[in-house]
Amino acid sequence: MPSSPCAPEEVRRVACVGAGVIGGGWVAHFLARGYDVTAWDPAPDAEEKLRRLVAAAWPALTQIGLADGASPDRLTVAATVEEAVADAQFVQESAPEKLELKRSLLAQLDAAAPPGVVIASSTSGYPMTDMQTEATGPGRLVVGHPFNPPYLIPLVEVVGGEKTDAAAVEWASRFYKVAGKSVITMERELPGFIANRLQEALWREALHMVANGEATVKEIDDSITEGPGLRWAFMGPCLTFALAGGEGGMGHMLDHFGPSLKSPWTRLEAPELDDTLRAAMVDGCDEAAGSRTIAQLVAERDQGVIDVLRATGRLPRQRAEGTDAIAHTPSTMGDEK
Ligand SMILES: NC(=O)C1=CN([C@@H]2O[C@H](COP(=O)(O)OP(=O)(O)OC[C@H]3O[C@@H](n4cnc5c(N)ncnc54)[C@H](O)[C@@H]3O)[C@@H](O)[C@H]2O)C=CC1
Ligand SMILES: C[N+](C)(C)CC(=O)CC(=O)[O-]
Repeated sequence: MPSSPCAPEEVRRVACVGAGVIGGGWVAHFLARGYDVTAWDPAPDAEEKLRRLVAAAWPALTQIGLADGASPDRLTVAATVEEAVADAQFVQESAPEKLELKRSLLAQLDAAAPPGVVIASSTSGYPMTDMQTEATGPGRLVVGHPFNPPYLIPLVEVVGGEKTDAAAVEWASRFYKVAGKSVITMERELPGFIANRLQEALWREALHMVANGEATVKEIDDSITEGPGLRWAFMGPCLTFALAGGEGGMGHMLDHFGPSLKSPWTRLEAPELDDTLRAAMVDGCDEAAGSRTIAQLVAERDQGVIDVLRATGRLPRQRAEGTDAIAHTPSTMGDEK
């Protein structure tokens, strides 16, 4: 791959190819961040739908803060894919999730985009190795997997394929950060990346339960929005479960509940909980906790749940700040277990 024509901080013009739910969301995000955006989508009504999506997103984007000069007027809709990427400094592809389509479109984008410009695919799960097979310049092709809607959900998972240059992965990761995203740069390819692999496990179980009449759609949704989902908005599943071990943290949690992994709770195969996996989980949680004690993490989690309940209208908002803040002390923490 020729070196990138500009640094991530210098990018002013972005091309979005495919302008449906995700491509349109990306357009709104980049516009709100003050970029000039050129979009292309083959659907006859694509421009009208795209402008509607951007207009609908704009109040939320205004509320969270626009970059200087940001405007929906800085969107241009191109007549051809070649025109869309002709002077782009970054390209985001968001075409339908069909492998053959991705392969030929990425090859087309590689042929048309200026040399060295990084091209990212929004794919939900295809490894780039499988998508870059037809491109003559596969070194600049990366995955940049967003979450819906990309203009509000911060995460982008970035990963290259076997033929992707490490420099392209690094450039894309830096660019997304400059563009206001929260980035996980993956060192190796994994179908579904990290978040969708987790989401799919949950999803597969949900579908098993519905298919077998074991739970309704509402029960499944309520089980998350009234339960673990409240915690996941601010604390991931590993650290959350470390707190299930009380003062013993993840170590005690694994010793106590490890055998449940072998219970027939899921229809997925459980991993072997050997010493290596146990150590990796304990160490990972210790690292994530940093200098925070279990008691401090409990207080943080509890306050976070209150904030989410308030933000989602399930707690009154009128109380003065601080009147119901929960301040766990090490002694109250000790009483819990
Ligand atoms: N919908 C979601 O929640 C998420 C989707 N993604 C990924 O984003 C990509 C797009 O998905 P959606 O926006 O949901 O699909 P969508 O169906 O809403 O939009 C796809 C768009 O691509 C256009 N299109 C069709 N053929 C094309 C071509 N040859 N070149 C360019 N555009 C073409 C369609 O006209 C349509 O507007 C997929 O790779 C998907 O896996 C990623 C994260 C979340
Ligand atoms: C449903 N989906 C697999 C396309 C979802 C994603 O890829 C990410 C998201 O927005 O949850």
